[in-house]
Amino acid sequence: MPRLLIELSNLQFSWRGATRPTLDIPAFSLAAGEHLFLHGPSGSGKSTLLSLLTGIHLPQQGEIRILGQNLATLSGPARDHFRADHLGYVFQQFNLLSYLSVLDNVLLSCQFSKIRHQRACAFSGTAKAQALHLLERLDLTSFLDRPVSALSVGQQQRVALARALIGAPEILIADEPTSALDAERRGAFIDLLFECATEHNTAVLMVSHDPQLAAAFDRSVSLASLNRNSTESEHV
Ligand SMILES: Nc1ncnc2c1ncn2[C@@H]1O[C@H](COP(=O)(O)OP(=O)(O)OP(=O)(O)O)[C@@H](O)[C@H]1O
Repeated sequence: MPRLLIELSNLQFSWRGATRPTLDIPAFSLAAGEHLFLHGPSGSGKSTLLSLLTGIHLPQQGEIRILGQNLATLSGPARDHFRADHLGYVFQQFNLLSYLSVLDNVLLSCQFSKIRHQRACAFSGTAKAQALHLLERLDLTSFLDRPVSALSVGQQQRVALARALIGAPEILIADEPTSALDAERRGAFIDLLFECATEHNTAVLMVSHDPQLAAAFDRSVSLASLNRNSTESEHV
């Protein structure tokens, strides 16, 4: 049995003021090294689920264990540290610091986490060497010193991926990372994401409303099949 990196049981989460829980999920898991695609229509709760898995919000009921750690038993700052140490994430808006260079954006992950810094050094000698290695793999070598604000959307997406993977976090979480790309570039980005994640032994959980992306993944799950509270009212 492969090790489970994410274990979720009997989870219920409601946004304040909501008349019913957004999420009511009896069970969900992600295994080490797995590439899992989670899809569902707009408004079905994909980003909400990611905010729970990353410890940004806590569920009102149920348990989330990441690498065996029950997130609810950690303080807010401890959850922030845990996230920085073990999770790489690429969001729709990339969350890059526009005034920093490409290289400095990638190195930020190692500044926030001693563990990620140590792993990058073990892998490549220095954190900078691993950043350069990833940026080369992602074809960004000629942009190292540019502010990210001067890059195209596709280039910024690749910077966000390098930042998420440096220091080999156990889990990469990606929320619609290809939403701004056309179909051809989308496929190339996913291929690159898998190559780099496999090289760093990082499991991938990607959410999207685009089920066409599912074919490239080991497993594809619809949020509606997990969530007892799914309705027909959401829109694709
Ligand atoms: N901060 C918030 N406060 C209150 N309600 C929220 C908040 N964020 C999301 N919701 C509600 O929770 C539900 C699920 O939203 P969520 O963003 O998780 O869906 P999604 O599947 O990620 O959608 P999309 O594909 O459009 O990003 C929606 O009804 C939304 O209005």
